[in-house]
Amino acid sequence: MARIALPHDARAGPTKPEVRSVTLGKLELTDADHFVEVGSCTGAVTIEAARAAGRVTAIERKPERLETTRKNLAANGIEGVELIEGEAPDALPDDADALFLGGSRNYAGVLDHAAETGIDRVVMNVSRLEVAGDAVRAFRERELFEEIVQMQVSTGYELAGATSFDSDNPVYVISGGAA
Ligand SMILES: C[S@@+](CC[C@H](N)C(=O)[O-])C[C@H]1O[C@@H](n2cnc3c(N)ncnc32)[C@H](O)[C@@H]1O
Repeated sequence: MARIALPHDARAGPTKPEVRSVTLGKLELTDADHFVEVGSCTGAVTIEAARAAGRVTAIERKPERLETTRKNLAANGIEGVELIEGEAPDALPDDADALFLGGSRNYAGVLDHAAETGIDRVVMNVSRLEVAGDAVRAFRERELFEEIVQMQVSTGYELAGATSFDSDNPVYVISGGAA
């Protein structure tokens, strides 16, 4: 997947490139899909998803972060993404094929909506251990659970003529669907 530019920053995100790769892999987007992201923030996931999905909706509760999504989409030459300033589950469309929860606020209500609308694929990224456990339970209770992957990414850097590593915090990628 081609690299993306994120010239505009936000106080949260971006989802790291390696985590985006796994997340997008689990979402299996095609041009027949309507993809919805909850918590688009920098737009990093939205931008990559928009290269694969036929239709994309990005929801962000913080107006300044939605503006960052908009600017970063423009910086990557991406048009046609529907941007919604609002808080899921209230702002969620009913016709999504694939849903990504980058933000965990109200996630139980978001998963209720996903189950009620028969979502085909749903992925949620979580960094906090306790939230990950609760989220897996919430996926299972709604018969949405398929798997959880824990990712620990370390990136090499040059140190005294050799290679050492900087480690990111672990991320839990929970995925499944109503099908
Ligand atoms: C960790 S950031 C997401 C990072 C994003 N995927 C990226 O790559 O930049 C979480 C974002 O989700 C938003 N958020 C959390 N819960 C939300 C909800 N229920 N509805 C809309 N936005 C939400 C937060 O405001 C925040 O900007």
